[in-house]
Amino acid sequence: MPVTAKICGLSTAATLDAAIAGGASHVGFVIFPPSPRHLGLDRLAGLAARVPDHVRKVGVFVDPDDDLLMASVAAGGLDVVQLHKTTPGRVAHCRGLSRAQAWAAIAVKTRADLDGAPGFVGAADRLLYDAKTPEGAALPGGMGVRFDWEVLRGFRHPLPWALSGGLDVANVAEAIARTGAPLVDVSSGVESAPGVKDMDKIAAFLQRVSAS
Ligand SMILES: O=C(O)c1ccccc1N[C@@H]1O[C@H](COP(=O)(O)O)[C@@H](O)[C@H]1O
Repeated sequence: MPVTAKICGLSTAATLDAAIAGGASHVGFVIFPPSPRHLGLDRLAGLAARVPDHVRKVGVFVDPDDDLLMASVAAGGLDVVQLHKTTPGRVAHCRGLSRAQAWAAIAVKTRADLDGAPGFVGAADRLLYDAKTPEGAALPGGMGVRFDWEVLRGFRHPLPWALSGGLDVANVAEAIARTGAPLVDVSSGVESAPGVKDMDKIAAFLQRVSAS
């Protein structure tokens, strides 16, 4: 199976179009005000309208309340809700409410951080292994932090999964080769500054993934 890629944290039409033209299977929109990539509902709707049906639209949330989740799913026609810092019970609730696919982000630093993964069976459609950001960090993701991919070696994934955290054009081929990731997810690795996506970096990243 070819490896697929999600380009996350898109906030302009030009960079969104670059991700689509480059072959991204998923595009991500962050709905979390502390993030430099945060989109309000109007901008979310405008960008989402540009996305063709064969590309999945992912909304990225940090333990959202029901009103924000539902308003965002409606505005963006979201196919997937990616949920950070959210319990299995809340993930199941969000999936039922939104009728979108639900991805549960698991913050990983050590092998023990995978212990909670089986708890998402029946609640989530996919697990996203993302690097744990430093204690007290403003964001639980999108900071270019990488984890030791060896912690995934031999792990029996209880659900479909994806890899994220500190990926970029220089390391994504190795990440895929070492982990067998079926889907990779990148945000800051295709930026020139926090929140500023770079079209050339997006194209190069997607080319490297498709060659893997
Ligand atoms: O990108 C953000 O601002 C963000 C905010 C809140 C939660 C998650 C966020 N991003 C996600 O983080 C990972 C990895 O990002 P990076 O490549 O290390 O910068 C990715 O899944 C984004 O969806």
